[in-house]
Amino acid sequence: MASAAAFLTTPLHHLSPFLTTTSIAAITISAGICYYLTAKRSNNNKQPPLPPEPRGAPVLGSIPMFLNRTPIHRKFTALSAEYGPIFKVRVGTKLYIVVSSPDLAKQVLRDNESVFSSRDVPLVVRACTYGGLDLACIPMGPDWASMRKAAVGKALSKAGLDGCYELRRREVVKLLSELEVGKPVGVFELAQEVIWNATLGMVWGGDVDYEETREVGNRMLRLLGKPNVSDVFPVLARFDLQGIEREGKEVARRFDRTVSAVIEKRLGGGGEKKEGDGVNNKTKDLFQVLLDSGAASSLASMAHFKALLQDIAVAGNENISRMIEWAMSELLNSDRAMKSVKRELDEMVGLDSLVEDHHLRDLKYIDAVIKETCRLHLALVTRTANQTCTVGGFTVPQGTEVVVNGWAIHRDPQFWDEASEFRPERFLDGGDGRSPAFDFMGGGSSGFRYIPFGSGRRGCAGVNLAERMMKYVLASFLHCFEWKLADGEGGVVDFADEFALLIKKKRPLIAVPTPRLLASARPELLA
Ligand code: HEM
Repeated sequence: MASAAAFLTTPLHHLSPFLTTTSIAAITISAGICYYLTAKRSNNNKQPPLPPEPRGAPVLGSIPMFLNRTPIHRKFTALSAEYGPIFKVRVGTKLYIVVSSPDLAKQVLRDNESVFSSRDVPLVVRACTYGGLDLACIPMGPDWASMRKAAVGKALSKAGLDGCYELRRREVVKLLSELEVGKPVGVFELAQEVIWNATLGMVWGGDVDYEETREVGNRMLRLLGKPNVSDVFPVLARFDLQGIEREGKEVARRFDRTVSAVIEKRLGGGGEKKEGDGVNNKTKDLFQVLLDSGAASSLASMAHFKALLQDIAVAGNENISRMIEWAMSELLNSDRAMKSVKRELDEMVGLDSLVEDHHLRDLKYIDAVIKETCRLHLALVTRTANQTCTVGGFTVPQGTEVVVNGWAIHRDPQFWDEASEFRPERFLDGGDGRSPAFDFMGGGSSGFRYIPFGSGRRGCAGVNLAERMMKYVLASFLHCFEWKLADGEGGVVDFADEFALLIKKKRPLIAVPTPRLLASARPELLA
């Protein structure tokens, strides 16, 4: 997911900007042929029927529904209210089946895990990830297994993440100390810079040019969120009409120069490790963990190693930063929840100290804030069927992209009390989230009504890191500073959202930080 994120969501959101009259005509023909062939095939084989389809123009089928700008997660949710928890939409030559209930999510992500074990890879993702070698693109098999083991079992294991705490702490404290108090700041931009530096610190110690890597990473993320007509009309792909693939290749080359330079330095320069490399007695960066544990040498090629490093460095950045912005928005909108957060920080950390890794396990309310934010603001998980199968009594033909609409499931009043309300308490003991058995991955007592990180063997490989980073950075923001909405925000948080790569706020949250810690705790921040 350099972008796992891009293909974990769906290229469907690419549609609306392209649907001109001419393209509608082209789609009409292919949709008509496609419909005829699929219907004929399913009749011949006496398979269960295909799922229902929203009524549209006679041959255009589902296409007109993409002509307005309603974000795709909301559109799908409205359609499931009308057509039921499983329905299909056709787009160009592609068939999408959308499921929106915990039971159907379980059928896709667990019961038929081997059928739904791959993903459709958009062209720009392929261009950015060594030809699609990263962990989220690569088909399940021995190469995927050794990458997954290196990531989850080594670099992102508890030991791996404990060992690089100092490296992320150093970056977070540095940026917070540089924050201009009393001035409005874009919370997403701030979070993104903090997450970039902390992640680059953890992965490569001090060995990369932060500015260059951040710029390349941000360009990559922007590209991944851009609609690409080539994905929707493969026949146009070789023209790369918008130049997205070309730009993807260019940023990929720049990223590769950075990774290659670190590899050359660590492996080519005699291999002597210095503190600047992110290695000392207590601290080891994740690059070095992968080398020293033998995980790097178990990978199929150097390109796989580079793609894995890219995964760890880039994959979670946008997701984590967006979640922090949403969490801050929810808290600025809820005095009650904000008071509970501050009370917990005062008791567990104290105003004379910075938040540290060892505090995190005691910050139960902030944990609940994060879980509740993920419930309300995460969206879609997509997988591709590698063979024809049955889900919910309907046929899912081979090659179909199945979209699990986590956004609808997370907000379904059948499964959640006051489903649209921000109520972190539901994730505390006794709440309807029934913590602590309730985990992030669909399991425990969740019964697939909570799947912000997907589920199963292809579930998020970075969940441990994501959880720690969201908690550490959010707690540090809230402990070090008091926050209020900037003037000009009208005194209320705007919760309008849109979908591009992820669910994002339509209007960025702009807030003003002022100091909160006692003077005795501030020297480190002020140093
Ligand atoms: C808030 C942060 C994050 C969210 C919400 C998130 C969400 C997801 C989701 C929904 C999936 C698809 C799961 C499925 O298909 O069942 C996924 C997969 C993945 N994520 Fe994350 N993720 C986050 C952070 C991260 C981080 C920090 C990393 C890397 C360190 C990461 C690496 C990956 C990878 C490599 C995959 C593909 C795994 C595979 O196919 O084997 N993610 N993530």
